[in-house]
Amino acid sequence: MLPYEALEAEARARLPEAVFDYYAGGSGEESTLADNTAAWGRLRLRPRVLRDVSSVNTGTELLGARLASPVLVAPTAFHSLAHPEAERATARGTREAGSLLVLSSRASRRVEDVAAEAGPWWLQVYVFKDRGLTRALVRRAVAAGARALVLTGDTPVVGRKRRDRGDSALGLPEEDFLANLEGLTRRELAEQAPDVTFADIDWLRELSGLPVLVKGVLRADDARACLHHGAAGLIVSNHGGRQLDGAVATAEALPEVVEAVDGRVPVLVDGGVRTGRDVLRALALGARAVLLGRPVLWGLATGGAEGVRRVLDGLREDTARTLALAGVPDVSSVGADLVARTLWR
Ligand SMILES: Cc1cc2nc3c(=O)[nH]c(=O)nc-3n(C[C@H](O)[C@H](O)[C@H](O)COP(=O)(O)O)c2cc1C
Ligand SMILES: CCCCCCC(=O)C(=O)O
Repeated sequence: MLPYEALEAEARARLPEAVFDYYAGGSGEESTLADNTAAWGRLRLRPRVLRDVSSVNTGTELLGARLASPVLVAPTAFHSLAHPEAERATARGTREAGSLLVLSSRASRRVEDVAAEAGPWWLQVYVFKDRGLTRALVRRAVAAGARALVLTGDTPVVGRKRRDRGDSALGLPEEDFLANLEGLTRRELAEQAPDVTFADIDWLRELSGLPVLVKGVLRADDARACLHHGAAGLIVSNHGGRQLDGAVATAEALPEVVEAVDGRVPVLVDGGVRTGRDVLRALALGARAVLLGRPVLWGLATGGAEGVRRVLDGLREDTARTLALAGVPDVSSVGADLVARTLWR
């Protein structure tokens, strides 16, 4: 993978300005967006020495899926803005890299068409004001082979982005906006439900028969409530700094959630993860895996499926080298000793 900054610069040169800003931007003053990356960088590492790392294994298992590395693709909306093959290309590149795709409810291609290109994939669920839209989408995803649902809990309303130029500047065709919202003809009817609650975890479990993870958890009390409602996993996330600006960086929220969960379900994290060092830091703080948002969009914009594969392969290789440098032969041997707690807590 190109260094992240170079990849982002290449994507910026290729994309219309309004699209780049939609993807890259955050809400409010973009303080959480900036802090997500900075917070990983503040964590100092404590490498082990004189360990045999002649063979380093980044492979892992997550809710029954075998993965080439603990790096997944985060759900992001509207991939047709980045590439004409849209989520189909993302799915193919992700499969070729041995990773797992979390497909957005706001995808710009139909779930059935994306599933045809995908390896293991989960559906990210937005609960819409019209719950019938969500119900229909979940049923189609189950039929198309989704292995889990990811309920996003941080978007009862959509955060205001300072770089937003309005819908029309993006040039997103109506059929791409509504690709998975059966029967809808107008985008205004596809509003987020502001009354989404923990009870929706139960609803989605019963509706789908699938494991339901919750994305957007930043606090111990919320983590415990999700588990009480049968969540099969949690994703520590602040939506890449796009929802409540000023929200805590995910690297800072992760230890609190990991402690509350106490090993009962896997805890994942996203937001500002850009390097193998960040992956190691996340695992050392107790995450089972990380998710990548914007880097995958830049890969898609610069090289379609191949670009997505390059980003994921590049991060896997960087993770392998980082593990070797830290004296760790495989992902399951990562422990809390690898980060300097004195600087952290
Ligand atoms: C352009 C864009 C669109 C997104 N769309 C969704 C979405 O549809 N559903 C969702 O749960 N999260 C969405 N997210 C948040 C990502 O899933 C993820 O939490 C975030 O991008 C991770 O941070 P990173 O981009 O710094 O890696 C979106 C993020 C971006 C940048
Ligand atoms: C009607 C706008 C939907 C925004 C949802 C996509 C998203 O989560 C994000 O852009 O962030």
